[in-house]
Amino acid sequence: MNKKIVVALGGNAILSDNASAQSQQEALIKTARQLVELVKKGNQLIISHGNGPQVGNLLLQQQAADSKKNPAMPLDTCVAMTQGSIGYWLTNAMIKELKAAGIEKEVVTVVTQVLVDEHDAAFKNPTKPIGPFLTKEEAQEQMTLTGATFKEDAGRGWRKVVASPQPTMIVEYKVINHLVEEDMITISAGGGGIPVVGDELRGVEAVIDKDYASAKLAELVKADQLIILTGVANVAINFGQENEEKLEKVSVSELESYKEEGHFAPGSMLPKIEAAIDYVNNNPSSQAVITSLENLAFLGNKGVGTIISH
Ligand SMILES: Nc1ncnc2c1ncn2[C@@H]1O[C@H](COP(=O)(O)OP(=O)(O)O)[C@@H](O)[C@H]1O
Ligand SMILES: NC(=O)OP(=O)(O)O
Repeated sequence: MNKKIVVALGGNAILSDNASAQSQQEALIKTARQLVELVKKGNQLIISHGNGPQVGNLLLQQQAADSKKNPAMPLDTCVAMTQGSIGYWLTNAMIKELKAAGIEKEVVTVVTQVLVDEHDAAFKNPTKPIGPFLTKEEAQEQMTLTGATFKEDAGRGWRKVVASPQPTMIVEYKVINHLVEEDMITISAGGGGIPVVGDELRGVEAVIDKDYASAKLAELVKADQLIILTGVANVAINFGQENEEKLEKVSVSELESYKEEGHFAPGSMLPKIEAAIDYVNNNPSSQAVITSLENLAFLGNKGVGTIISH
């Protein structure tokens, strides 16, 4: 087969209810086992991942900082730190599972910076949910105490929200492409990438959506396919209602119409839909797939996943 595939890992591929390092490493072993199924079929993997829960937790840990001896780290640095920790866990998990499958391949994590526009309107309107889910009362208390913004996240609880500008360029994409051409498995653009601006690559306080960053990466490395793994097997219209309908094969124009009709929740499914549309529009011969980790090994079978193409 030998397709070049960007696979974006959603939250549940890394973290369930337990945010301990051990628990996340265990989740990533299971994830790596599924990803190796794609490698067995001869595909070249370019892996990216989210960091919403992890970067939010790390920011909370910064509250224990002391301005002189142990200063708090800014958000761009926290994104870099989560790229490092998740990249370390996932690299090791991939090495272990490749070895178990008898496949000899190098795996490497690339600390990735992503350019954004410093005048992006997103800096004035925080929308990206990060960290733990709170009740409305807990969120209101935090808003009063810290001045941070909290919003309700797709019916699942209240979360802190931060600015999430659009990625305009992946700084290290040529390095990533070079590693892929050398037949290595890369993990990059973690947590959407470290948001930077200008020629001097100055870090800014934001968390880029990993779905948009993965679509940009897939476009730049000329991937054949973008696979977005999340908590559901298929995208649905009328999601969660009695007349819910799972989407299997869908064209960009059909998806645009469903989007206009408001079928996709902002902060959860909407970024994946927009990323898929952008990727397919920029690479008309390619396809984007949105599905669950469990379905990965069955891709290509009828009805498995939502497949978006022209
Ligand atoms: N129209 C829809 N179809 C399917 N799932 C939807 C839809 N709208 C919202 N969702 C929810 O969005 C979730 C994916 O968003 P999220 O969990 O934030 O992403 P991630 O997997 O990247 O962490 C799905 O698991 C599902 O619960
Ligand atoms: N950065 C990012 O989009 O993370 P999540 O996918 O975990 O929300």
